[in-house]
Amino acid sequence: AQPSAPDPVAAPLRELPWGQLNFLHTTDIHGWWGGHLQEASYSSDWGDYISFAKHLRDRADADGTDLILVDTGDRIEGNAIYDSSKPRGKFTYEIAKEQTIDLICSGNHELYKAESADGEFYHTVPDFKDNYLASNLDIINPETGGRQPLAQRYKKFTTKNQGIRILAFGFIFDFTGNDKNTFVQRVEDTVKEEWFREAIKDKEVDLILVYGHVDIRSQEYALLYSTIRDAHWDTPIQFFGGHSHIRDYHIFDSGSVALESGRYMETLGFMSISGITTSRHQNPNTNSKKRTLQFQRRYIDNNLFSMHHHSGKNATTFPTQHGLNVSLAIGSARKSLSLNHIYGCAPRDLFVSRRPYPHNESIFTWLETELLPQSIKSRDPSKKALVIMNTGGIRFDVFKGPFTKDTKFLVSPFTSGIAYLKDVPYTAAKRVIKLLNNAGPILSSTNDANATFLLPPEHVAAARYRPHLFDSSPTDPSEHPNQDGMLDFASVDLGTRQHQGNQQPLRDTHHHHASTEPPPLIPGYTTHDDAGSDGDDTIHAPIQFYNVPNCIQAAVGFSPASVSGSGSSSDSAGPDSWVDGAEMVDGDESEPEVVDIMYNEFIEKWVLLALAYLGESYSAEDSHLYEDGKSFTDIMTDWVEGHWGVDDVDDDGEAGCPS
Ligand SMILES: Nc1ccn([C@@H]2O[C@H](COP(=O)(O)O)[C@@H](O)[C@H]2O)c(=O)n1
Repeated sequence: AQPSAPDPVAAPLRELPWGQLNFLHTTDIHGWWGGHLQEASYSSDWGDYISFAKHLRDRADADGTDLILVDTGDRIEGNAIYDSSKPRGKFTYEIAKEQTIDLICSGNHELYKAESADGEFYHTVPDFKDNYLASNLDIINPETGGRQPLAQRYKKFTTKNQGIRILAFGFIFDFTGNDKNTFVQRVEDTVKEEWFREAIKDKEVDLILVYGHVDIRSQEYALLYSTIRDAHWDTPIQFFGGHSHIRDYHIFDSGSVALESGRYMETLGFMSISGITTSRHQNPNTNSKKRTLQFQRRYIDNNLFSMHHHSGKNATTFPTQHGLNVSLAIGSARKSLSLNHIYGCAPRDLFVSRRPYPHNESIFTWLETELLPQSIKSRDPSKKALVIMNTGGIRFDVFKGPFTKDTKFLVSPFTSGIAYLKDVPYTAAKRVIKLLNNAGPILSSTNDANATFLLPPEHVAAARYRPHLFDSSPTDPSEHPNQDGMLDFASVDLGTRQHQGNQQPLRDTHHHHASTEPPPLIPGYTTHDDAGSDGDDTIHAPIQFYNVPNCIQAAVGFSPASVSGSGSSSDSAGPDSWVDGAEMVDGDESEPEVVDIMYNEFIEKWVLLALAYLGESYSAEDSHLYEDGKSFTDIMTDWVEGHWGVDDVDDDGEAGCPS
């Protein structure tokens, strides 16, 4: 772990259900190679993962089973170690390649920009050679200018100890936001291709493995499942997915399941399959390949307490020299990028989903009521503006205390600036936010335009496939009353962070085993999936997560009381109420005739669609860039320096902020 990472906390654990064939799965790492430095539950780094995998591989070799490591993409964007280096990714590829990943693919973040797709071409693909699969992804070769598969389409291999013959494919979902140098072929077209049809005709396989940067409940995986199952009625099919940033497990049938392993190095997914018939291990009782199969999953919290326990090691025996070297390399990259540099001290926690919106501790309320109106200036003092941001542009929480260079990129890694359209009739402009939030016929008519893409990934997943994942009910103050009759969030607080009340940091696993007192449950993930509620390795007290709107809006140049909010009601409003929008409040200043509409560049397509629906025709050519394209990330950091900045901070991340 990194030197400043909090010590892990003892907690009751479920064992790893080790089997004949075992997997470790990472996804959506988004550059969190250093682990979480403010959350004890996820405080292990990539070096620790290297040591952990080594111990599990040794175990497999010792008992004649197999272990396969899978990563399903989005390794980049979302952490200062990637986003603040010049060139971006300077350290990422070197760190990633230290782990022996047996099956790896691209996510959509690798493809948003031509440079990062080229980064895959020049670094990740050669680093992982035959282990990188690109079943539906092509790239323009930067050397020749010709189009070619980014990597091989599929592969067949035999596991080392069990001799299991595996046919593997590596997909990405039907992503359309990629730069011009890559081509994502829709899955429905890929399954019709000759090479795919030929590949799945192969009967000399014991297991088919489909991994990809694809939501496991998506149409893409449903189609791959049915197509493969049609060709293989009894071959086990294992899926690994990603993209939606959640822990999830889906059962297709008794011989086919899918695992998704969260985000940001919070989770190491573990999967095992037993009962696979191989040429070496014939099942004597049946001629079917799948009847005695047993699939089991576990979501491991990425911390040393879990890793020591599951590998049967302790603080002394766990770290390998290789793992320690990688941890050191991450530390020196962080130092060279000055990631502990403090811009200011956050006076309170600000959450993406762990508080309702609006709320004093909602990061979106902070943006809407403080940061945006106090940062964004209208073109001239007589002009008013409405500033719209998509909630998906904000990637992580702010914790009370030092707001560092690390925090800056964890919260807002993207380079997007603020675009604006001048002098839009106010009657239409004020309705855009409500249209974006409650969608409507245009915004949900195609996948491409679907406004749920404005949300953070976990919420996109909930909106599209898992309606019950987040709480949309109004908060009931009587549930956890404090003295003011307000919700007492201390009682549902994270607990996974460094400051964890009376939790005892754990330095030695044996210390915990000797104790007779069961430790109090730490709040954390309590996953409910198709196999039940026993998937998490760590038994946690639940945390409440709340719905957020697609977009929030701040009013610039209006008197504070004159605009009535973001139009973010979560009810399914009918056509008449889609267009209510942010209304002037009676008795305040008169409505302007025109305003500028300002928005995060990323959402331009949706803003233009909404305006068109409201009868105002604008195109991308009509938009201008605020302050020469200054990124929202920099706008936010300037605000933090101006409002939360303190004089006497040092750069080690400790001193300077009141506790
Ligand atoms: N420049 C960008 C890029 C992405 N977003 C938001 O992120 C979501 C996708 O995230 P994944 O990690 O799941 O790929 C996307 O839906 C947007 O909400 C953004 O705001 N700006």
